[in-house]
Amino acid sequence: MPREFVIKVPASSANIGPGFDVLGIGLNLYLEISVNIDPALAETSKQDPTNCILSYEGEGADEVPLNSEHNLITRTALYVLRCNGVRVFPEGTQVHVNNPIPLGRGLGSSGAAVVAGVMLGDKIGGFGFSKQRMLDYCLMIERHPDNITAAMMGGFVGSYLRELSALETERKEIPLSEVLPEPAGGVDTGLVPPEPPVDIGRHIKYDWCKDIHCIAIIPNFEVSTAESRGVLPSAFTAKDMIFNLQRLAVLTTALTRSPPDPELIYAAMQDKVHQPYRKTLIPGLPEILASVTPQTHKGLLGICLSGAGPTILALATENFDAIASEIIKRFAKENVTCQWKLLDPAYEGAIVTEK
Ligand SMILES: Nc1ncnc2c1ncn2[C@@H]1O[C@H](COP(=O)(O)OP(=O)(O)O)[C@@H](O)[C@H]1O
Ligand SMILES: N[C@@H](CCOP(=O)(O)O)C(=O)O
Repeated sequence: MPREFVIKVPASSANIGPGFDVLGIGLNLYLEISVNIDPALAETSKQDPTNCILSYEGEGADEVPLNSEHNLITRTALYVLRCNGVRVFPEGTQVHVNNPIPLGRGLGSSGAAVVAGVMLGDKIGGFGFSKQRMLDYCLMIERHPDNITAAMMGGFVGSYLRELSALETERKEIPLSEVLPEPAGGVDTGLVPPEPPVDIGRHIKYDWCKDIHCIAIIPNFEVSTAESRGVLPSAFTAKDMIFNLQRLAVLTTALTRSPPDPELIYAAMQDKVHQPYRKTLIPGLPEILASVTPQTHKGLLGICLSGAGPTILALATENFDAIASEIIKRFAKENVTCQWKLLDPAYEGAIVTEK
């Protein structure tokens, strides 16, 4: 009997100013993977080393590998399957990816791919994991919980990683790196990787004031998250940490209040932990972040780097076109062209639908 299902995973914006590696918002731009398992396709699927025929459209179509041992989505699914004693996809597996999330722009494309891969592995293996358990698998691959949690759970979330015991830390068959390095989970060594520790990531979903919309201004160049983490210092001053913690405490509630308070939110979205260091990778970043304020642009609530950049996230209640145009104009001075999108939180997070 053929089986068909669709997995939808939202993009995300992580950090939201002072919440480096803590805050994230799932956004209503969805990575969609359509899965068809049809025994009639068994012979064709044998052309792939793990029986998975991959096709792809959308962002990244010219660079994403279609070999299931190399593609981030299917490699992640194989990791989940192999942890649970299943070596390959069922014969006749077809996966079509439709991805509108630009790669390497700070909108959580890799987080969405990892979440989709874990859900694919769970569904194919019929393990019936809860979202909380699936987060554990995701967090063995991408170690900052902000994007992953927002993509999996949806909405506006705060999260932390539980400190692992020495024994648990040893269970890192999949290297605890930014994005699964190749070949990682893909190449079949015949070994069964250990299952991840339980409850690695904990989160809380905040309310969100529905008057607040998310403007994403997306430059036409990529910054890999790994590179963007590489420019950060390994230690921070107490002054800078306190600066961020004070704002973080205010921001999470300020974004739930209706009507939102522009002065409070604008100041609470300032950051001294990651943005100042990332300006080396994003031309004109300090000027761009200072280019719109609640005084210059009615409706503007706050502005920050989205994830590891280079996308800029502006939160606003109105005047979206003017706010985006101003930021695009500033990028143009640096010879950078941009597209922009008006997005809203994806309140539900990742979902699987049977067809
Ligand atoms: N839909 C996808 N399918 C396969 N690989 C993907 C997909 N989306 C992202 N990736 C992988 O993740 C990388 C981008 O990850 P990253 O540098 O963390 O940027 P982002 O901020 O977009 O998450 C891509 O270069 C690609 O290797
Ligand atoms: N907290 C991380 C978030 C990375 O987000 P991405 O969307 O750029 O993958 C960081 O800032 O490094």
